Amino acid sequence: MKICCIGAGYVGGPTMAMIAHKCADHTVTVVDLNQSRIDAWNSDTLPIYEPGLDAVVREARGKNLFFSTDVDTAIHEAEMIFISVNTPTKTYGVGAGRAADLRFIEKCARKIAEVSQGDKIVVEKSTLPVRTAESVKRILQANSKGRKFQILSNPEFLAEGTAIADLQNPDRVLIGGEQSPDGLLAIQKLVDVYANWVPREQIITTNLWSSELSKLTANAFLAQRISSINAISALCEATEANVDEVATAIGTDSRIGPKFLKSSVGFGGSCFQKDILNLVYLCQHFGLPEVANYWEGVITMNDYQKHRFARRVISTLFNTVSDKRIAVLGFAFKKDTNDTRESAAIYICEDLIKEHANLAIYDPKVTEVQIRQDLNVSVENPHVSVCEDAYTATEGAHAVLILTEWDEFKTLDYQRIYDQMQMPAFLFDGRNLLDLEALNRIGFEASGIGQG
Ligand SMILES: NC(=O)C1=CN([C@@H]2O[C@H](COP(=O)(O)OP(=O)(O)OC[C@H]3O[C@@H](n4cnc5c(N)ncnc54)[C@H](O)[C@@H]3O)[C@@H](O)[C@H]2O)C=CC1
Ligand SMILES: O=C(O)[C@H]1O[C@H](OP(=O)(O)OP(=O)(O)OC[C@H]2O[C@@H](n3ccc(=O)[nH]c3=O)[C@H](O)[C@@H]2O)[C@H](O)[C@@H](O)[C@@H]1O
Repeated sequence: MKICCIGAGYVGGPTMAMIAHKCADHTVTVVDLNQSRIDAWNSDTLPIYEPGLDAVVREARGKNLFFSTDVDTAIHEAEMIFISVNTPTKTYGVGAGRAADLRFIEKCARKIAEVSQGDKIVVEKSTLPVRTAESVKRILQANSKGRKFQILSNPEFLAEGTAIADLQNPDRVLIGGEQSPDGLLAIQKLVDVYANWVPREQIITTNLWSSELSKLTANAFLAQRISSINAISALCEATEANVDEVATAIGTDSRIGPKFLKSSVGFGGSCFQKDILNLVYLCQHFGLPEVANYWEGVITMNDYQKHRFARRVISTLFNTVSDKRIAVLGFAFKKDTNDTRESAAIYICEDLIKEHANLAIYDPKVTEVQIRQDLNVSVENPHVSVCEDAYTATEGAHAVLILTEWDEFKTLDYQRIYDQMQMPAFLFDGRNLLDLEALNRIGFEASGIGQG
């Protein structure tokens, strides 16, 4: 079968690479309007950093995996078309700041309707508001000219930094479709693709709306756990309880489980916030204000956690960070990715820049261009420098902030760092990554999240 995927981003690229890698019989073409992104997918320097991705792409590219900007040809030739374009939060008009902006999805639907000559199975891979498939279907049917279109929902559950492992061995694959004979046939075709490597019992099939809503719900539940433990971290700081100990204690209850209980500077990433805002908007739209308010609390708590961290840095540094050098270690929203979308580091840096701090930022994978773009500062801005390594960033610093849990930060020579800092040397571990007692023995005034 010929498969096309529209959107060569963090989801489209790795997901299609895995399908090509696992299904030698299928030819997969990933298309995007962004020429430089496609060029990067065709080069030795892929546009995204993801452990294990290079090998999977290298193995399949040129054989049954292709990256192209020729959207029309790929759609025309494919029997199955995945839509994996971005669905950001709307920034204008009705629903601004909450609703999902579906203009890219609609453009894809119209393009498919325009270019297709035969029947197609259209698969929603992007995360979408529940009942979006209805709109996609109406656009396609209104322009069908006798062709038949089946719409499936196949949300993606991979997490960045572990995308290849998640794709290789997913907890489940979810496929929603119309419960008609044609719909069930289309579902079966997609089941057959995944069944090349995913055990059949882990491929869940549902109706379209359950599938669309399950994706928003999964992200809301995951984010809710982080906000819940972050809420408790504030109480721990007030009471000398230790949030990591509390997390371990509650996580051993098999009904709660240990995952996603790591207190932090707040969750980031391109999806949690946008998907919960979307859920909130949907609840308001359907006249469910109590449900909307309930989920909005997850975002409110996350905002509180990010700003609370910055406020604590400022108050600890004698209520002023003006003209003080602050080393920021980590800028990505989590380790093992170069993605900075909605990273807590952006908000914390912005809060400190407003207080006229001089930030020296280092991240192992995020480029200087990206950091400057996120903070909206040019190379001339005296308040932001981007450093080559952690030792340069911490030279002469009044404080060190750990904002991403990169493994390399665990093994830095903290004695060396301490020796080159201003005294008192403060360290704020926003990821509870380091051994605070060992740091305090060196002489640091070190503190973590939710630790008395
Ligand atoms: N990033 C993640 O870890 C996950 C994201 N998702 C969802 O997957 C979807 C895609 O997310 P990402 O891959 O992160 O986005 P992305 O922004 O990295 O990639 C989207 C790509 O689509 C392209 N595009 C937009 N409109 C197009 C059009 N009309 N024709 C051709 N190309 C077009 C853009 O140029 C861009 O390269 C979103 O709905 C997101 O919520 C779901 C699970 C995980
Ligand atoms: O829809 C999506 O985009 C994806 O969103 C998340 O994946 P991702 O955002 O890539 O990464 P996560 O591992 O979920 O981390 C999100 C944020 O939460 C933070 N986090 C995570 C776990 C935790 O215990 N504590 C915590 O603060 C991370 O540092 C990061 O900032 C989900 O985990 C994926 O299942 C989903 O497919």
